Amino acid sequence: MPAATTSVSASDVHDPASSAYKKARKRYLKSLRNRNDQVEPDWTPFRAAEKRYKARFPPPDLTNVLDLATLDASRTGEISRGGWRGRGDTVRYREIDLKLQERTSSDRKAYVFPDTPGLVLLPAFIEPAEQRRLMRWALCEQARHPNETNLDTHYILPEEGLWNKYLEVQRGLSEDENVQPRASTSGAATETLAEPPGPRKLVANEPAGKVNFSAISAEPKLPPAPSPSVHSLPVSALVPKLRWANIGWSYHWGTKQYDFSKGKGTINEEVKRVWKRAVKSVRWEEVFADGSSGGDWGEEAPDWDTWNEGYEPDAGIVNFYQTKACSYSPSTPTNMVMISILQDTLMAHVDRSEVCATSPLVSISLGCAAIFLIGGLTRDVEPMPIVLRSGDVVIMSGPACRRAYHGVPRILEGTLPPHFETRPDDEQNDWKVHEEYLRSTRININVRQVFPRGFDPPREIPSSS
Ligand SMILES: O=C(O)CCC(=O)C(=O)O
Ligand SMILES: [Fe+2]
Repeated sequence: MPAATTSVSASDVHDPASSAYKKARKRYLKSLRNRNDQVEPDWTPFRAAEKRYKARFPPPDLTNVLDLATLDASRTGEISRGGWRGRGDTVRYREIDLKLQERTSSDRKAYVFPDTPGLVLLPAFIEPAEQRRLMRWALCEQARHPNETNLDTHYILPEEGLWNKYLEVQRGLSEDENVQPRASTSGAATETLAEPPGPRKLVANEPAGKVNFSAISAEPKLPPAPSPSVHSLPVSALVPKLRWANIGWSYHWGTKQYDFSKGKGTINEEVKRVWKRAVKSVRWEEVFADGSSGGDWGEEAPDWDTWNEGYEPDAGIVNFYQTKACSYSPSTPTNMVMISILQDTLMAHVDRSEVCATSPLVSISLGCAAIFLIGGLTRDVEPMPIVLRSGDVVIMSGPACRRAYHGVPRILEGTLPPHFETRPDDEQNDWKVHEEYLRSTRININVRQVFPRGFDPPREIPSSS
């Protein structure tokens, strides 16, 4: 098994005698000079947890973080990467057997949490070969035209997709050409409705539902304006700026609602199969066994007994998180922002744009590990911190869990599992380029079902333009 090339320096940050530790300490002491301690008493428990796990120095202590991989001897190699290790016994949970017939390794389990009803964890549910396929699919097929990405608003991306173009550059088949901005840099500033490059920003939106569906659909959804301050950049410099790619129904970031007038993008069949397999493998009668789902299921009775057959994913997002700033050289103001020591995170939010507020949202982690926080209906509920590793599946279902605040405050550096490393049979297939990218990346594929079973959206969905 080849040795990891970056995990050494990442794990050094835990060793007080190492230069990585000393450097981080120096940076930390410098940052204290500008610290405003006054804000601390105002932090909600969710905010305080985000701050705790974001800290660069000292590196956050994971002894209170649930890490179910520590219970699985076959994942020892993965856990040793980067020196990040949580514990298997930090919270109350119940283990339930998977229903799936086709699984060969019968030791895989589902975990449910009495304090967060509807949350289901399926550690290592996705086999390594499938993780590799999904990772390729996310970059080569999903993050390209006609699917929208965060970069489309501001740049005229290569028709074949940014990642496919990058592979050509790496193979020496194409120049590392500049990608042109959409807006003219000399033009007058226009109002920017789109997210600027950088971490995703999430605003509170009105929860969607059957009652307000027509009103929300009719709300104007203006196309975002390209930023006039964006400059042309080579393909290789844009790749680390990729933050998300849309799946299925088109999500409108300005209103934080779906724009149904754009029609539904197709969802890859393999992705659908994997997501349905995850939902079908859960014994839902055991998840909601004691009748306490922690909330109101709305007009209908609880419908978890239909999920095994009726779950039909139709929308979602691929999130790309970078653990480190990119290192390209042009020093325009936009690039300066990117060269900060900050890494990508996802702040506390609730996904409430789906008309169906209870059906499973299935989320798969690939690449580097992360700390995932899940709390309750407000930020005042102390969140549960969980290490999510590559191949882990999180299902958020039922009224309490689907409306729970959650977020990703930290990607754990140096945690790329051994099965993503280039093997001799990968020589011909560009895997090395994928491996290099993944060393500092976490990919999350997050898929939902927008409409509840039996809900017939009007055939003519009002046009938003
Ligand atoms: O990256 C993750 O694990 C969570 C992503 C998420 O919550 C979202 O996309 O809404
Ligand atoms: Fe979310």
